[in-house]
Amino acid sequence: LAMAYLAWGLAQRWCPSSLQVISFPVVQLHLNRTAMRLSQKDFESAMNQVKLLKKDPGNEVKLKLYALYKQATEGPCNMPKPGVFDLINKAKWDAWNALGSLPKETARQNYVDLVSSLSSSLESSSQVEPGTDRKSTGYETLMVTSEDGITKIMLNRPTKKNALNVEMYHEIMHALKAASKDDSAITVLTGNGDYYSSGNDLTNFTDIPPGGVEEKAKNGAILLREFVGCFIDFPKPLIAMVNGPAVGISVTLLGLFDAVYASDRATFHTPFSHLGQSPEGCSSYTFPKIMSPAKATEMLVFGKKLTAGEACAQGLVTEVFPDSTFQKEVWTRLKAFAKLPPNAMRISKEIIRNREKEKLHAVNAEECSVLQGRWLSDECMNAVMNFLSRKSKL
Ligand SMILES: CCCCCC/C=C/C(=O)SCCNC(=O)CCNC(=O)[C@H](O)C(C)(C)COP(=O)(O)OP(=O)(O)OC[C@H]1O[C@@H](n2cnc3c(N)ncnc32)[C@H](O)[C@@H]1OP(=O)(O)O
Repeated sequence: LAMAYLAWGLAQRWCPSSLQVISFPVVQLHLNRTAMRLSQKDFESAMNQVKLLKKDPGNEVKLKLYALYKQATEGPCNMPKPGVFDLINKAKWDAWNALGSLPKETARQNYVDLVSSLSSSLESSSQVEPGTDRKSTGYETLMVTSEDGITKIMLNRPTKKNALNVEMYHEIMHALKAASKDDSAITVLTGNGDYYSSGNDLTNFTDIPPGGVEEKAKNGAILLREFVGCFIDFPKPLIAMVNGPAVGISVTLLGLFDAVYASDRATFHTPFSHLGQSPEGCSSYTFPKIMSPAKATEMLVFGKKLTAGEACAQGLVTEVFPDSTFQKEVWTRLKAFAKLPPNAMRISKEIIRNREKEKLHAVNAEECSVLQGRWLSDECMNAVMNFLSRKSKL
């Protein structure tokens, strides 16, 4: 978990006292939990990266950068409010003042995250392949692109059926954080190849740290809680394009998406009891609400696999498309959604999600704590060993 790598090109400087960005960088900030513990050095690096930006990110983003910079360095807004006709200074004051009492440390982190997202979504022409609009490189397990107001996060381990290894958990969190701040209106998660995802990579259980299996289980629970938390808190419409079979955590998370479009090839399988495990992704709360407690029990306790049609009938899937037209039909629809006013969509999502947020975080914490115990059980260890020794498959 301790691996972080930063790859970037450096250039000119964002000057917080004006509203001008001079030029753009080639930067891909690749974070994991360790790297997210922000130092002053990271903050200074981010300030340098801003100087490299070659495309103007627009006034709204520049105001955000200005406000976060001021908050991070001086704390809450301490300037007298400019007059109404002093338009530029008034806009800057408003942006800074809107941050209220946000702690300096959080402002520094948000500044670094914002610069990182700008860097990955607005790359320099030297990194962009001809004909490729805003393709983000630097991810090992994902393909992330941003085009037509849509950020697409594609799980990209097709030879492993897009199983989520530890690196992929970190990269998805990073991609979601970047997408929440980029200029796209909606975000889409999908899979490369024939599977959407086969769920947790069972080899995640094999690399035992010096503290033994207890430490492994504890670290897993911390990672899982943080990971699911990113889905609970994601502020823009989040849409799943389920291109093929989905297993385990890739299914449970669907209850936290705002829409789920599925190919008729997709299946939905949560074999937690078979694996000696228990539900996560807030599914112990969302599934009974979405599909009735009894139907949720069939899936989460008895491991019943649903077809796309069944999942749609039970409300987990929004709509099913024939596989032959799935990509074309869904992308046409998503492009139309992405043209809707983004702030209105954000606010509408916020009002729906806010009512549930506290509850969802509490459920997430409880599920992770229960799972931490399950991972140490003989039932779970045997199931994982059986899969890894090729004795069993779902
Ligand atoms: C931080 C921890 C958080 C944990 C969160 C809790 C999450 C829980 C879950 O998600 S539970 C669900 C776990 N998933 C599984 O149990 C699926 C296991 N995989 C299978 O049963 C099968 O691979 C299959 C049915 C998905 C596909 O079968 P098939 O079409 O026959 O393909 P292969 O089995 O040959 O798969 C190709 C290749 O991929 C490897 N692979 C597939 N899925 C996983 C996986 N989940 N974990 C590890 N590896 C996986 C498979 O071993 C093959 O590898 P190989 O080519 O042999 O090297």
